[in-house]
Amino acid sequence: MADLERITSQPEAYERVQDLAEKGFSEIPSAYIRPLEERPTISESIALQDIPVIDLSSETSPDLSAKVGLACREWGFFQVLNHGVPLELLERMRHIGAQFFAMSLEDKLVYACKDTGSAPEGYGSRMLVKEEQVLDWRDYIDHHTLPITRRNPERWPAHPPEYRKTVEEYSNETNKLARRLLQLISESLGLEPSVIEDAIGEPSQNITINYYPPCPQPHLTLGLQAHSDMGAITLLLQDDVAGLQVYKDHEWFTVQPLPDAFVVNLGDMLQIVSNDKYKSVEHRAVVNRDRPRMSVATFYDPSKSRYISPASALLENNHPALFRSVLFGEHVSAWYYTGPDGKKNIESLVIEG
Ligand SMILES: O=C(O)CCC(=O)C(=O)O
Ligand SMILES: [Fe+2]
Repeated sequence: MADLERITSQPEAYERVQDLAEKGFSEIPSAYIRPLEERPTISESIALQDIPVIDLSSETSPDLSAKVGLACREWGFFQVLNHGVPLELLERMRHIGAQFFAMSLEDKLVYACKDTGSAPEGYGSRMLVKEEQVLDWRDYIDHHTLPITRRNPERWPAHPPEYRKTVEEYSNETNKLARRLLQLISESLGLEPSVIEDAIGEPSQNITINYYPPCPQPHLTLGLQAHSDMGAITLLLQDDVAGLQVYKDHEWFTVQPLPDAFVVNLGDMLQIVSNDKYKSVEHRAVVNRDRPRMSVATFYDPSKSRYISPASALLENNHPALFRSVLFGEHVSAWYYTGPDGKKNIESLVIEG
């Protein structure tokens, strides 16, 4: 008990949630307790409505882009099957993630995030940089994977032996899939297939393996606080434990894990490029008492030095630009250093009129 009091008053002494969870306390430290209005309702019931599932092998291009367009407009989230990323590579990626988090804390800390800036590479737990924050019930390991000049496999775990090769292969394959999806999304807006990719420029890709340990009080905390992703498009690989929730019509919907699928969601930069035709949707992760959960998020973003604005082909006299142009790096810093203030970060970029 004395130990728990020490944790409660000094949460920063415990840097990783997995280590804390493995100590087996029945109550979580106050630093992880969300304000009442942010606490999740944990229920076993399956949401009646689920996000769309799109089979990428089954349709010809115009039909497929129409389906993608509908999913983007209605949900901003969808799952894709037969996406072209080899299923055995998905398995290998899950395997290296599980092997990494099964190592001792000491062995994992060899790969700890070294810098304190936004989205540092390595093994960490805190998302925001600012001191005052409710902590997430999550640890992660982040990898900078594209462009190749940002890729330093020697900074990634050396165990298991196939770790680095697997991340490289996964980076290349998910990049192909992200590009294909951006082309379909572009077409669904009535644009040439390359318009969104051209607006984003050379992509900056990060791959984050998220690990959510079991939690004795899942109704008091969140694995990952509500947020929209900041870049263009995110591909999420889940395991078989549910936890991802999407906000729609003032309700949180749980995304049912589908084996072999990617969950696709649009980020803030896509909302800007599409001139608000498509939204970046808020989502969060809940945790549970019994089973750890792992997910792999692959972010396809502009480089931090890229300015993003609404695609000119979408602007006409009666469709003026709804967002001002933003330097992607500034958009990212605004979130990591100040955090959510009750509204989406992107709202500060809306042109009043
Ligand atoms: O783990 C999940 O289900 C969500 C992860 C996520 O939203 C993120 O990493 O941005
Ligand atoms: Fe996210």
